[in-house]
This record gives sequence, C-alpha cells and structure tokens, in this order.
Amino acid sequence: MSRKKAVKSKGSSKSPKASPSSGRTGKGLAAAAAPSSGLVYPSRPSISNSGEFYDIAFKVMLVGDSGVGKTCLLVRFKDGAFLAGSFISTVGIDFRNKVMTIDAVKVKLQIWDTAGQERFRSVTHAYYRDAHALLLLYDVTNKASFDNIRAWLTEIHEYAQQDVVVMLLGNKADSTHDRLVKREEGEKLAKEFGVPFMETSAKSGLNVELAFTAVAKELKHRTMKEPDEPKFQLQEYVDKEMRTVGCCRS
Ligand SMILES: Nc1nc2c(ncn2[C@@H]2O[C@H](COP(=O)(O)OP(=O)(O)OP(=O)(O)O)[C@@H](O)[C@H]2O)c(=O)[nH]1
Ligand SMILES: [Mg+2]
Repeated sequence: MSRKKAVKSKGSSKSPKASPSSGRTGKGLAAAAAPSSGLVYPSRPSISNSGEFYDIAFKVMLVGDSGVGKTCLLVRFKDGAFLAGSFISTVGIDFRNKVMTIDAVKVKLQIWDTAGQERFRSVTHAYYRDAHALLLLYDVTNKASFDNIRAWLTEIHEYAQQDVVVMLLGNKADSTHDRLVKREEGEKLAKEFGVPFMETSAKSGLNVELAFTAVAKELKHRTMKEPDEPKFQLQEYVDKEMRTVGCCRS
C-alpha cells in the first residue's frame, strides 16, 4: 500500500467552495476522489508540507447545537487541552487533521468543526455530503440541545451520504451538578435511531480519544475488511473499551 503524507494539521475555510468534495482541498489534502462507498482510499503518493504519512484518509464532521462543546472536543483530541474561559462560538467551519494508528494502518482523520449557530447552517449543509462520519453532540446540561438531536438527525438524513457513520455523544459529562439529561436518555435515543452512543467530556478528556478511535476503526474496517473478516461492531467495541478501562461511567 502506498503511504501519503498528511497536510498541515490546522486549516480553516469560511466558504463551502473549499469543501474537499473531490478529495483535495486548497490546503493540498492528498486524498483520492472518493469511490462510490464515499470512503477515501489513496492509491498514489503525494507530497505535502507536514511530515506525517498515512495510508487512508477520512472526513469526520462535528455537528450539534452551539455551545455543546464541538470545538473543545476537537481541541482536546488534537492537543490534549481544554479551552477554559469565555466561550468563543465558531464562525463558519474549520478543520484539523490527526493521524492515528489503527491496527498498524495509518488513518488520517480530517475533522471538520462546524458552527452550531443557526445562521451558519447553510454552510454546514454544503459539507455534509463529503463526510464519512459525523459526531453528533448534545450537552448533558442543556436539555434543548438534546431535544434538538432529532432535528439534527433529520438534517443528516437529508444532506449526508446514506452510509455515513453517525455517533451520538452526550458531552460535558463532567458537569454532574448541572446535568439535565440522564445517560439512559441518551442511550434510549441512540437505540431508537440505531446509532452508537457514549458520553464524553472535553474538560476531563473522558472518552474523547475513544470516540475518535471507534469511528476511525469503523471507517478503516469498512475500507479494508477481508472478505471473511466479521463486521466491526462499533457500539460493542466502545462498551468493551469502557469496561476494560473501567473509567468511563460518570
Ligand atoms: N464543563 C464542561 N464544559 C465544556 C465542555 N466542553 C465544552 N465546554 C464549555 O462549553 C462552552 C462551549 O464550548 P465550544 O466547544 O466552544 O462549543 P461549540 O459546540 O463549538 O459551539 P459553536 O462553535 O457555537 O457551535 C465553552 O465555554 C466550553 O468551555 C465539557 O466537556 N465540560
Ligand atoms: Mg465551536
């Protein structure tokens, strides 16, 4: 398998035109055009200005109401830090890259951080069709953000690829005193829509790495699965990892 180099890990775009729909952005994203499955599977090497090699690349979008913690989740995953202090709402759309090693395969996730504010919704819509996975967040301390999940799922159904990987995340699980949405409610909603679920905290780091790893594993398995290999079970993997680490129930 040829290996590619990752592009610089921070980028931003305020225009849908920069959408990597062809698999290449103005920043030089080195990914081949998506095949009909929608998965990016590079077939020839390319050169870019960051030093990291990767084998396959996927686009992951963070979506959900304004203030649920999308940007903080991405910063926690990418930099291992929490953006404390005043809330700066995302304008338009932004992306960061991270290369993970999944079963000895270098998987590059290009993670798009969308603006939750209603006025940017049309910008977000333009990016859905290129996403291979969507992390849909609500805030466990904000009931409205949970109630809006149904509307988000309708929107995803309308604009995203049919086979997009969707994972529901109940963020701010560290906020035990302010919690308004029980974990069981999140689990129930996720079951109703047939999507995997877990609670996260960008503040404490709870399950952040696991959420992205699980999605990367699912995408990698879909792309590189041997014919006799069983299908990757995302929710089972997440539940097993949480039991193993014994960390993740709040
Ligand atoms: N306690 C707690 N606070 C969090 C967590 N994640 C984010 N926050 C806080 O929630 C606020 C909003 O976080 P952002 O990540 O900017 O929210 P967003 O979803 O990106 O919002 P938009 O960009 O407007 O869509 C900030 O004040 C964060 O500090 C978390 O896991 N726990
Ligand atoms: Mg944001």
